[in-house]
Amino acid sequence: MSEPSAAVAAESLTKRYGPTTAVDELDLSIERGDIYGFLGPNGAGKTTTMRIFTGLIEPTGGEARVAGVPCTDRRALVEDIGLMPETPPLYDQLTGREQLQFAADLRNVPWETVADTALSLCASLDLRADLDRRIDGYSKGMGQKLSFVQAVQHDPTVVFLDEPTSGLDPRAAKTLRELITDLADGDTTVFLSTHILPVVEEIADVVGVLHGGQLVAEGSPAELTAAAARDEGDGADLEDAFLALTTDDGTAWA
Ligand SMILES: Nc1ncnc2c1ncn2[C@@H]1O[C@H](COP(=O)(O)OP(=O)(O)OP(=O)(O)O)[C@@H](O)[C@H]1O
Repeated sequence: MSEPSAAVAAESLTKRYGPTTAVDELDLSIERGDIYGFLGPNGAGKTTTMRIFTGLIEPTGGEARVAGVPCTDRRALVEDIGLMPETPPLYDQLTGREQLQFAADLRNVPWETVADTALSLCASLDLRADLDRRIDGYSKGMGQKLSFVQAVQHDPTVVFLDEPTSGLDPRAAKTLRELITDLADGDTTVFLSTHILPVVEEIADVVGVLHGGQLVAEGSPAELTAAAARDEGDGADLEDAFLALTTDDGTAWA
């Protein structure tokens, strides 16, 4: 791969489902400690890309690596990554605490080594008092919070977050944004896929816009906004940039 030091890297990454090309010769390189906002319209290929990076599916072509580890080697990858998918992967019959212990077990990490981090994150998210309740009694937002904690409690090199703030109340969403920023300050790379553009505008270091399985633009939120302002005039924001980049007339600023 061209940049071996990158935390997340893809080269000519391709995924086809029958006649549908979900990810199309994607090249990507994300530096360690960056928050990378991954944007794109419905069906652009974001989830497919994240599923390849986290070893859940194999690409049709090209290569993907996280922390230098080929993403097809899921066993080697598991300690380096955390994943918070859009639908929380939780077991209803467990308590919150048991779920977090189970997640640590899956990574062969002793619970004792992650418990302080996990409990402190739960306290920040106002979830600590609910940890001994069964998950089937949790609200949607409580499930989202627990899913976040289990994705990051083992201090992964890269964490993949799919719509992490959806379903959270404004206070919890603000706390989560702060926790994400703290993770990056601690040198964790954050791959953040969301349709909530103000979140990306606020916390992302770099934004990549995917359209039709291809990266059509990449830059800081300010750079993408400035590019939109050249077309739309002053007052343009990331939403204007997104709308201009994801029309089907082929506009691309990459
Ligand atoms: N298992 C699958 N089988 C067939 N086609 C699939 C499968 N998964 C995804 N696709 C197709 O691949 C393309 C990309 O889908 P993907 O879920 O990656 O998009 P997305 O950017 O995450 O969209 P959204 O914002 O709606 O979640 C779509 O055309 C979708 O229909």
